[in-house]
Amino acid sequence: MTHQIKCKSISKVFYGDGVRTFAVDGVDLTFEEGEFVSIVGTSGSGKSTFLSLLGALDSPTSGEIIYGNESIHKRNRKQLSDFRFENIGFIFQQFHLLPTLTALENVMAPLFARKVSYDKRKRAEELLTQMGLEDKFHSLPSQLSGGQQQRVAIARAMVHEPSWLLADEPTGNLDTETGEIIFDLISTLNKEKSCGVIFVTHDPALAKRAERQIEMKDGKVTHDQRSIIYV
Ligand SMILES: Nc1ncnc2c1ncn2[C@@H]1O[C@H](COP(=O)(O)OP(=O)(O)OP(=O)(O)O)[C@@H](O)[C@H]1O
Repeated sequence: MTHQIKCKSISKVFYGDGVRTFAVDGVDLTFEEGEFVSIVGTSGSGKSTFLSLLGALDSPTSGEIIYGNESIHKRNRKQLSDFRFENIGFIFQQFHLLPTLTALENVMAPLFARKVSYDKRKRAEELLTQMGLEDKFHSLPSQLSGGQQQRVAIARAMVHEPSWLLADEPTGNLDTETGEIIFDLISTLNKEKSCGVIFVTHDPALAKRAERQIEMKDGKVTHDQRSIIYV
């Protein structure tokens, strides 16, 4: 199957305190396999909600998301979990590493109870090495800097070789220089592993470095632009 993601008129409505919020409001977009896309927008414009719909962490109130040729929201919980395992890697602003596990164990964690054809430990070691953490296999998250923790989180997101890496403010907790390093690592994964990337950022300079830039406002897409120069 192709790894295209097609959003057909998707909306996500939240109800609370008698108020209806259209967090995502009728978005029609197609992401082509292997694309590198940034999403910007003011706080509350729906970026995180949109990303969680794309990653099948949540389902739209209306509309549908089609991966390849298949609408994913017809799947049951187990099938959705398998779908995410096969296709999606997530990175968040707050790393979300398990504090009692070492870097290596954190990277191997998504493979727990999964049958795979490769050596899990070897795969995790290779990825941590690629992230420049070959001397940190046995460190706990508390013994690592923010940038190092995010690199562990990237290795964990990539361990099952997803076709899409979805990143919600991956550099938001890091200083500019460390943020650049993380961005470069993600960019390298996009090119070398042909893994599509969709990342949410508040940083306009980073957003501009993506191949395609999307801007959201009030749950709608207000700009969708492709760069001529891609660095
Ligand atoms: N679980 C929820 N219940 C109710 N409202 C929600 C929920 N999640 C998000 N919202 C609302 O939906 C809108 C979009 O939120 P979202 O977190 O997607 O925005 P965002 O662009 O990612 O914001 P930020 O840049 O601040 O992270 C906001 O008005 C928010 O208050």
